[in-house]
Amino acid sequence: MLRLSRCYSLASIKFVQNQSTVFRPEYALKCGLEIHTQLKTRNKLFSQSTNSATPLLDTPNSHTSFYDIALPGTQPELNWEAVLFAMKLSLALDSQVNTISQFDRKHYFYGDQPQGYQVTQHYRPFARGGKINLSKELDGIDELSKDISILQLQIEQDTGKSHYTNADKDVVTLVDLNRSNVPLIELVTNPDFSDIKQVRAFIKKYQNLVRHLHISSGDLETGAMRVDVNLSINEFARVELKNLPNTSSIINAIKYEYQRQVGLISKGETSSLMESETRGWTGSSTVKLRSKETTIDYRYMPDPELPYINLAADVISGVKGIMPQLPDDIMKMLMQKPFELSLKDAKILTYNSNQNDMYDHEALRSYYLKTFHEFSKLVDEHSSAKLPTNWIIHEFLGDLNKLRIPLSKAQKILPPVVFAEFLKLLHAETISPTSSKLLLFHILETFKQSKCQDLSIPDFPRLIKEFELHAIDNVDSQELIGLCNDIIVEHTDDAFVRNLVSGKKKTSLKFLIGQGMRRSQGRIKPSEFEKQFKEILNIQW
Ligand SMILES: Nc1ncnc2c1ncn2[C@@H]1O[C@H](COP(=O)(O)OP(=O)(O)OP(=O)(O)O)[C@@H](O)[C@H]1O
Ligand SMILES: [Mg+2]
Ligand SMILES: [Mg+2]
Repeated sequence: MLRLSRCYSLASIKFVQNQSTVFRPEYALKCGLEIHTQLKTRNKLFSQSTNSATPLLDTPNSHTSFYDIALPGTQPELNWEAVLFAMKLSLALDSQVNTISQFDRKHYFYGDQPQGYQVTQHYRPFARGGKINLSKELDGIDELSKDISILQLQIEQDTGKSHYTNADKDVVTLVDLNRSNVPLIELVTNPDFSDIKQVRAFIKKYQNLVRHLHISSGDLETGAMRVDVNLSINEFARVELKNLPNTSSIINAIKYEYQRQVGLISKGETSSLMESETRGWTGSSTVKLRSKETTIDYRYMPDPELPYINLAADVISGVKGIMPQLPDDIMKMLMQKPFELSLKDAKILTYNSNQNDMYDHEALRSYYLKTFHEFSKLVDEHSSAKLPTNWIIHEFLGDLNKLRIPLSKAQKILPPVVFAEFLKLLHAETISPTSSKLLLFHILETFKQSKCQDLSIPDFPRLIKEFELHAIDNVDSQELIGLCNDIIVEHTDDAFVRNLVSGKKKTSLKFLIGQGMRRSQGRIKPSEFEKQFKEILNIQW
């Protein structure tokens, strides 16, 4: 049984979490990232074991083969699906895929690494170069545009996981090898980041990219994506920060480490910043794990059991041919004519937040585009582009979330062509927006009550008649005057009317119109109410 002591003691330095960090130009921040991403291939990198989506939650050591536990005599066999995934990512990043790359052994001893080495690509990585572009418009960084360049991209295997338990006051290490030999890509950026906004935007963008390509869940919380930060100030040596489980840890660790180094530099105590060191994040501070003198000598050597990855040029061009449209291009398309979506709405259709299990962004985008197309066939003008956006992204999705109906099911009774019909009724003002909301919710609620089994397509004209939802075109003026008078009596006093009529509080008119909409259940248009209230109260503005 392995006995290991704790890696480091907790917070020796106090850190106030909310303390605001000032980034000063005389202390120029420089950051580079190393990101490990687990690939969601069906099998592991060099064995036939299942590559579980939740290796650390499953029964320990249930996804293991003889190779994964390093039984002597077992040999690796490369999983080409991992190579395909690496190629997709490289092409999306505009990296140069090396036609020949090679696996190396990185030696170190640890309980959850029974081979005694990790197979990685040290000397001849899978791809080099490439970039992710960040922009003010799409990513909210301060600069108009900034490229973060990629140094290299390598394929490697993940390690197992150690669990520490206390037995007889000693720390006992239990080893779970479910994660051992899960394929990883290590992406290494150049130290191009000069502020925190860029780091945050890059992580988000990269995470979305791997989800978009369907090569990884990209989740930081489960460890499917793990980020190490390298940071330096001015020309001092880099410090590598590890143990950063989520975005807030990454951001807080950078802030803390920046302040720590600025503190040392401003006091002239720079000896510790002359050589690179590795530090861990405790949740509130960074603490030293190892310095240059104690750097592990990994004794890298080419793996004699694994041949080169030798890619024919037509393989690379073939994969280029099956690449999907990339997120930035999709965003730009959605924000231009004819769709003209806001940044926020375009992101809803492009970024997979993984927080909403009622739809995935691709299915939603396809639904939106098809509905938009059908709707354009029914109405001529493009002035109505906002209708599909508002009604799909806001109303429809809101209802699906409220009623917990997956989009895939709702689509069966409201396919794009039917949703377009519904939008046409709104566009023609056959029903008011308020009535439409009620109608849409009613349709979905009834569907839910049938346990999503009744797949009949809604008959809009019949429903509108049944629930008397027809917008009233020729409002009975006596009825309207009566309604407005009632509202004035019930909801206003002298001061209210004085301030409204004088124009001191114009918003009060909106309040009265709102009451009118509520009383008429949205069947009388707001403009009719506005006209009538102005007439009764003699409002001149
Ligand atoms: N002066 C610097 N300031 C900040 N970051 C730097 C600086 N120089 C290099 N870096 C960053 O350090 C990282 C180096 O990563 P790389 O994987 O090449 O080596 P490593 O950290 O020594 O190896 P390992 O993979 O074993 O951790 C890169 O992200 C790079 O951008
Ligand atoms: Mg590295
Ligand atoms: Mg490193």
